[in-house]
Amino acid sequence: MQPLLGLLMREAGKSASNAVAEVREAVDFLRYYAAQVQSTFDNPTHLPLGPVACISPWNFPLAIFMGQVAAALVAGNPVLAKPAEQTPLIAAEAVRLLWQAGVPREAVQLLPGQGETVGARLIGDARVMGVMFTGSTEVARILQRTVAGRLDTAGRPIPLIAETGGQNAMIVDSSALVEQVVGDAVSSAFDSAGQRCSALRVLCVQEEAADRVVEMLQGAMGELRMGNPGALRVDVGPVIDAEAQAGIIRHIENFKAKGHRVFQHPNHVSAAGIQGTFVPPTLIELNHIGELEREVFGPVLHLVRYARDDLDRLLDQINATGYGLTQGVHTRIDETIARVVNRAHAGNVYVNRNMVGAVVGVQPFGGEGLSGTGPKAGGPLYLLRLLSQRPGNAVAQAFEHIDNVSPPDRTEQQRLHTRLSALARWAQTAGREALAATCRRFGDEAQSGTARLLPGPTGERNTYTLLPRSKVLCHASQMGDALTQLAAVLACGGTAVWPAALASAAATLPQEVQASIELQTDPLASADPAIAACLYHGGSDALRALCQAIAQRPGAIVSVTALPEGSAEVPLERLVTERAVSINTAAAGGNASLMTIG
Ligand SMILES: NC(=O)c1ccc[n+]([C@@H]2O[C@H](COP(=O)([O-])OP(=O)(O)OC[C@H]3O[C@@H](n4cnc5c(N)ncnc54)[C@H](O)[C@@H]3O)[C@@H](O)[C@H]2O)c1
Ligand SMILES: N[C@@H](CCC=O)C(=O)O
Repeated sequence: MQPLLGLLMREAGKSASNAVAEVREAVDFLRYYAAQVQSTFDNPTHLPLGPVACISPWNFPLAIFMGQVAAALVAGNPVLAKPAEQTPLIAAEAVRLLWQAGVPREAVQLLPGQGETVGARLIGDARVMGVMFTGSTEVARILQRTVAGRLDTAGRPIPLIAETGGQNAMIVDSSALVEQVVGDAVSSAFDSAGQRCSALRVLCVQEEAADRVVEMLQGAMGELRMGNPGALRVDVGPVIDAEAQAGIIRHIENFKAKGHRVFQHPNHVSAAGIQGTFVPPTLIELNHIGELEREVFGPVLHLVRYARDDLDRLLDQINATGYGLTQGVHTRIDETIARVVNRAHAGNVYVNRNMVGAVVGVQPFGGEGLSGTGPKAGGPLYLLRLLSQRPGNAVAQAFEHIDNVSPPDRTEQQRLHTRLSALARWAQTAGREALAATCRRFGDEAQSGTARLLPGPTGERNTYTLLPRSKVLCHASQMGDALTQLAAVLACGGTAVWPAALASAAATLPQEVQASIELQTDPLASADPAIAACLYHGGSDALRALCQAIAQRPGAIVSVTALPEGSAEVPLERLVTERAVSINTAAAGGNASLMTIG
């Protein structure tokens, strides 16, 4: 333990408590993935992808590095691991520990070096059959373009799991307890010197409460101790390097120059001259969230005031950033919690608590839109993406241990399935027996619309919900395949985007099914941000061209799921998005649910 802590603190600038938490998270990943494989995988039915490249960032140089490598390995893949150039030593120690534990040297190899050279060469190698990436949204796009069109031996696109940045907001209404808001905002924004993808970037406070929140926040910021993280008393260490420091300071100076109110506590301003790449914790007031053009990866919190009647508009503005990683809400009004949670386009939502420190298996972690492709790290679906073949019941198996403890809530799923039932009835009447059977099977297999309680500590309620990816681009040259794709989309509750050439075929379907089809003249040219998945039936040449065209679209990374003509083996989990909601049930002065015990 001590050598790992020492490396994390010396190489990555982690505080002692962050270093301990990081070792714990790495161990959690190892145990979680190993347990899943031991209980649900079988060598003859669960086949690996082949060589997998794991590219990780410096900000969780042990936990994320180990999480990626462990997942790829337990799924049976040899791993080529490229750590961030800033943190090769801790990665080397992690690999040494894996070898020491008996992992064959050939199965996990370390390739330290620069992203633009070693990383790019690795991703460009045609032998790599899967890519796991955690890092910036910009680099993820480069990787997507590099691998677009590379197919595995079965002619399917190789998987790219990309977990990227965020523009994370916390909404605070006037009913929230200010003391609690401030504690949670400070830890969310400034822990790890703000160098977490999950970190709070924009605190949105109802105007009636804003002055009081700002006053208390400024006081709390002054209590943070900035300095060498080798000292146990230190809360905020340096940022990773001089380049990062210069970029963050430039951002702060730009906003100062534009006349925005910028606060840094005098204690920190005087300490900023100490040797090292420090940036004082900073609060910048904005007029509007749209003033932020990109993620600022450091200890900078932005604050927006909003009018009570403008909450919906604010939620739209947050969603319009295109990112969807974490979102927080502080309120004592249940209707507001429901309104914010239901409209959030974020992978991890936190209620009346801080919004960092997701725990493996409790708050499976990962975003949507510009924040990542999924599946969530430390969640039940992650390992399945690292297989080239798995049995039809693999998704159900992945949920078995959770469902054995408490069955899922399927209320929303029943509502989602009404259109699938309409298609099944139409297929039966039209004599399309195979399609009707496929609809029934998809209806049984689909998990979209289910909600599950995950284990967690008393005082916290953690739910994991599967929701439809809203629009699915559908490509098929045969009508039978187009209808199979439609059944898959309806089973998950989404909308199928069909080329306008299929307008007359769509018109023969029942009205309620037609309501889930959107006809577009040139869907590939569309920049529609709601397009979040793609289904393809057909041969390799057209598939390569499709993947390359999709990789040129602006916005989020869209994965293509390809099947041979006539196949109805659609992996339905690719058409859903995962949402983890963590609620501090003790926030309003106690855990009321405990009163129901006994
Ligand atoms: N969503 C998540 O789970 C998550 C977790 C941690 C960090 N992040 C994000 O990571 C970013 C910070 O990390 P970073 O600065 O290390 O990110 P980065 O994108 O600069 O680098 C990440 C990795 O990619 C490599 N790389 C860079 N260019 C490459 C190229 N052309 N080809 C192949 N590899 C290349 C780097 O060497 C590094 O190993 C932030 O945006 C943060 O939000 C996301
Ligand atoms: N999983 C971490 C963030 C990882 C990205 O930096 C958290 O939840 O705080």
